[in-house]
Amino acid sequence: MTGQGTPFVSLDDFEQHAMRNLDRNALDYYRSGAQDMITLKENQRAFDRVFIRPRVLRDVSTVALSTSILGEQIASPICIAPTAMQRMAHPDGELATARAAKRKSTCMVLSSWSTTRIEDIGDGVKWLQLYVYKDREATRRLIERAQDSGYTAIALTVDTPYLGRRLADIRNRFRLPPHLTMANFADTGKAQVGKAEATSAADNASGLAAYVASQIDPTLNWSHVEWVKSVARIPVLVKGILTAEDAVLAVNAGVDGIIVSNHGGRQLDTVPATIDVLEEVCRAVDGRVEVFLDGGVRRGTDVFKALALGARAVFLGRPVLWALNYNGEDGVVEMLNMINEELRLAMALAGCVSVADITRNHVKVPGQPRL
Ligand SMILES: Cc1cc2nc3c(=O)[nH]c(=O)nc-3n(C[C@H](O)[C@H](O)[C@H](O)COP(=O)(O)O)c2cc1C
Ligand SMILES: CCCCC(=O)C(=O)O
Repeated sequence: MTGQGTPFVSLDDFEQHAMRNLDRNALDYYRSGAQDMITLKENQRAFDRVFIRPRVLRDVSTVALSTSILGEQIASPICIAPTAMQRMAHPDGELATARAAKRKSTCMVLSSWSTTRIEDIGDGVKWLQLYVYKDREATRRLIERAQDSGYTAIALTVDTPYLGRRLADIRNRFRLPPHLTMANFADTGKAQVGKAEATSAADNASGLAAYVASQIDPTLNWSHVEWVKSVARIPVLVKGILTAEDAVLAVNAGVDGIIVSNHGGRQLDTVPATIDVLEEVCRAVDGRVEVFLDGGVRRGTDVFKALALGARAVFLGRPVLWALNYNGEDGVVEMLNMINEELRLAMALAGCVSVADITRNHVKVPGQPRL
């Protein structure tokens, strides 16, 4: 961005760069959504249908982005979602992402399918994303390793009893390059993805789909949430809630937070955009736990809209991978700076000087004019 070329002016520029720079196996894995990618596109489009109702004449000479999540202070409500296998984007992978998150004083969620070990991530506000594995003891160990390494919450992903059908990965016979491993499983013999024998599933040649089918427990149900709660000494969130009904069940199960997510459109295609279900979930939760959102957040105005509709903070998935590929730790910092400054300007122009100032009355949603 600071070099000779045209400066990057939006998060989309990081993606355009990655499209020219990344190999097909990684690019398609990172970019794609499930099936026809209806939900993937909708996640971004739905933000365009929400309009901001700005207030004027409010002295916006100082705008503060700082907030807290689950009681921890962060510098901005823009956090980093868990994305697997980040070393395909940059040799430093998750280490670079974590350093960038720390420099920006924001929260990073580490995927349990990271190419860096839980223990190797430095300090900072960090949560561990968890799947429930068929091997229950291995799952318990991940929770304990996270606690011992200073992670302050577990985000249990509940939308992936099976992997969504991602056509590009099937065509490419996706595999994790052999020099990389699922680092948290290095001592279990289960760290390779897409070994020749694992890609033979007749209906899905993606090495990841085969890996998921071999590792993840598809009986995943509410008793697993209770089990994770009983093992963890740190807060537990569920990631992947899209309805009021499940939000109520989650609160009743004692979770400490809910992440409204459709997994970036990668699991069940044609589920709604997350911004379109956020308010339904927040109403059902009624302030009992904090509600977060991910999916399609690409601009400061998107963050503003999510906060207005009830999110405590938002998480970015793919933009982190594009920024990582562009320039490692510095690239992620640059991307976060860009969207944070967009948010600051959006808040100022809408008459909000702190995140607490952003209210439901600052947005107009199609079919739901609520004033
Ligand atoms: C390449 C990639 C890998 C992902 N890996 C994980 C994962 O390991 N665990 C998980 O819970 N979610 C995973 N997700 C979903 C993200 O946490 C998040 O829900 C989604 O990316 C948000 O949408 P966005 O990419 O539009 O920002 C992944 C998403 C992508 C794009
Ligand atoms: C269960 C799949 C692991 C990575 C992931 O969540 C994704 O590719 O979306």
